Amino acid sequence: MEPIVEIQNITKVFKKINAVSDLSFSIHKGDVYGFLGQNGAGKSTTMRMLLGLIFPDSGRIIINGQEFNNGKRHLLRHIGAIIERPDMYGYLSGWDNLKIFAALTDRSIPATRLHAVLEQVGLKGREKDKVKTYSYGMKQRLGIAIALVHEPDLLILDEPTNGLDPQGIADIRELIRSLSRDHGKTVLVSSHLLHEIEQVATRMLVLHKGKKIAEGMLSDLLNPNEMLVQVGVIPAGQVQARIAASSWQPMLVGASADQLTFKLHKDNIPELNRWLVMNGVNVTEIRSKHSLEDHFLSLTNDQATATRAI
Ligand SMILES: Nc1ncnc2c1ncn2[C@@H]1O[C@H](COP(=O)(O)OP(=O)(O)OP(=O)(O)O)[C@@H](O)[C@H]1O
Repeated sequence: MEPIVEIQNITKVFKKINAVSDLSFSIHKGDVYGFLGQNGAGKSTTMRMLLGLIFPDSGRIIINGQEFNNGKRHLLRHIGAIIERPDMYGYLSGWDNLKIFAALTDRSIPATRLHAVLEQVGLKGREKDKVKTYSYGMKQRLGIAIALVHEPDLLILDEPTNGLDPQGIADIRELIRSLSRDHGKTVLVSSHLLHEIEQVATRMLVLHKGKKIAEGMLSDLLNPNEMLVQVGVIPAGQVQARIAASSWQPMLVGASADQLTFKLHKDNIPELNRWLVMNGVNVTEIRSKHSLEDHFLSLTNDQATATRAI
């Protein structure tokens, strides 16, 4: 199946900053594509290129099989986005705001569509209220309704949970899931928090200093063979000497006064525990983490180290 968006080797340089370097990826129908990267990684720059707000210095962007450039702005009708904070008229109702933005699109959008999209974002019943009375989360949902009103093939959300309270974050997360699950939407969502991406995405791309450092199905990137195991020990000092002389040494990735950290397969945890106890170590706790956060951090750190080494 042809991807909705295909990015081929795009590069964007601002003065001397390589905001995006030789980046390629594809988004297919039904994907919730997570775009993960620390601040300044190049996420917004890539999204802005996808929206024709800026153009790449080199490389190609293909939308629904056609190369996108300044002369092909009509291709943008396939995309809906919230990139910066959506500007709305606070003294008008949610309904009127939606109507105004719908009128700005290149097609005539019937009232039934406005109702449907308000329903999709969970604002039905509140559409007559003035936007200035909306919570920040509701404004964000209205922004998503505006982005969806012309029925785009791809919805782009740049850090949609930024600045929301925990309930607002949970609501947006659930909204993204429901847009995908119940309404078959394809979504590109960015975040600097792996935790956020982890909860909504089906595929993920990790961007670091403008470069792709990982891409794939979330389940593959999770790397189940590598658990980070933190062992509380008393005292840690002598233990380290014993570990150094044992087969556990290559798996030891960190040590402090009262904690040792190993990277190993889950199945090895009981064996490690037995070995520590048999060697007279007082184990106070064992915690294993499977969070993609560590994986993400190790990816970005490895990359940073690799870059420094060059
Ligand atoms: N218009 C611009 N002029 C100069 N430099 C820019 C411009 N836009 C972005 N940059 C630089 O390009 C790099 C990538 O920025 P970008 O905004 O794409 O990152 P990001 O991953 O979206 O991070 P953030 O979440 O902080 O926005 C940064 O170093 C940024 O300072």
